[in-house]
Amino acid sequence: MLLAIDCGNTNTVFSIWDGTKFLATWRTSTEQQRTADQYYVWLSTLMQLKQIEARITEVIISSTVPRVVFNLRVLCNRYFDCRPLVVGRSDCALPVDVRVDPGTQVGPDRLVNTAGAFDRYGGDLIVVDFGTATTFDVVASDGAYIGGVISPGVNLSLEALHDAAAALPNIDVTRPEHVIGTNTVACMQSGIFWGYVSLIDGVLARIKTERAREMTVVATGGLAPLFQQGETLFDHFEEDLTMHGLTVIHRYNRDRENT
Ligand SMILES: Nc1ncnc2c1ncn2[C@@H]1O[C@H](COP(=O)(O)OP(=O)(O)OP(=O)(O)O)[C@@H](O)[C@H]1O
Ligand SMILES: CC(C)(CO)[C@@H](O)C(=O)NCCC(=O)O
Ligand SMILES: [K+]
Repeated sequence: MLLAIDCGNTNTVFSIWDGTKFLATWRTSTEQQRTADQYYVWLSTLMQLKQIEARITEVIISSTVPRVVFNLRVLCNRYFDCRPLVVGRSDCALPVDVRVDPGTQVGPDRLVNTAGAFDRYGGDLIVVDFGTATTFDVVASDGAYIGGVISPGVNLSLEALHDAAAALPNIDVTRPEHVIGTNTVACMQSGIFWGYVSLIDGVLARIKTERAREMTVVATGGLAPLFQQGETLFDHFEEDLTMHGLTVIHRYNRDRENT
């Protein structure tokens, strides 16, 4: 059984893949101090609660936080008796090319999204991921990652407003009916919601113009459905895109090993 781990700057997601479907998915906050033993206690408790008796024999990791990889490796060695595949390391092959400036360390989550979206839809694509950052990954017709856009994430922008301005409260993002707010919270909600709708709309249009071709837009991340509501920003929403990409990359490496 495969354990796929997607470690973002805010949250870390663990999923168990039985070769055809995900048996379970669990989320925890990303913390650099968490030890292998802590991960194992947490994970094995959840597996017991869900009565999953799967024996984990393989692990694949994507981490945008380099420091957590060490303890995740220890987890694999100590408790699953295996060496994990780590996306972005030289011993983890990618099914898609990466065509960017030399020396660029593309975020592994973006490479995983590229592999996952290309597997489901083929090229040309734009993947929009609403994580800690809002990223746009541009995928060529052959599946190559050819660059993209990094913007501050929605929740990060809200936190920044609250932290920088004494009179601005801490709020959650929601979709306001009107653009013109008539109180402080409504003004902030408008700035974030309609501001991001315009950002997404504008960036997608500019990418398509720059590429001068039709492109399919795939969105992922917790906030994507909120932004899709009533709008037609994306062609598809894939809740599990990053996890799917991890299984694609894992299968690609296993098949290479066997040939
Ligand atoms: N309506 C909502 N308002 C605020 N947050 C939401 C809403 N719907 C979903 N979310 C949040 O979206 C998050 C899921 O986001 P996702 O996994 O895409 O990225 P992340 O974990 O925030 O970032 P990263 O992957 O970079 O660590 C969850 O933490 C959830 O709280
Ligand atoms: C942009 C984030 C933070 C999004 O998770 C991550 O993909 C990352 O740390 N990227 C490194 C820089 C790059 O992708 O070019
Ligand atoms: K993510």
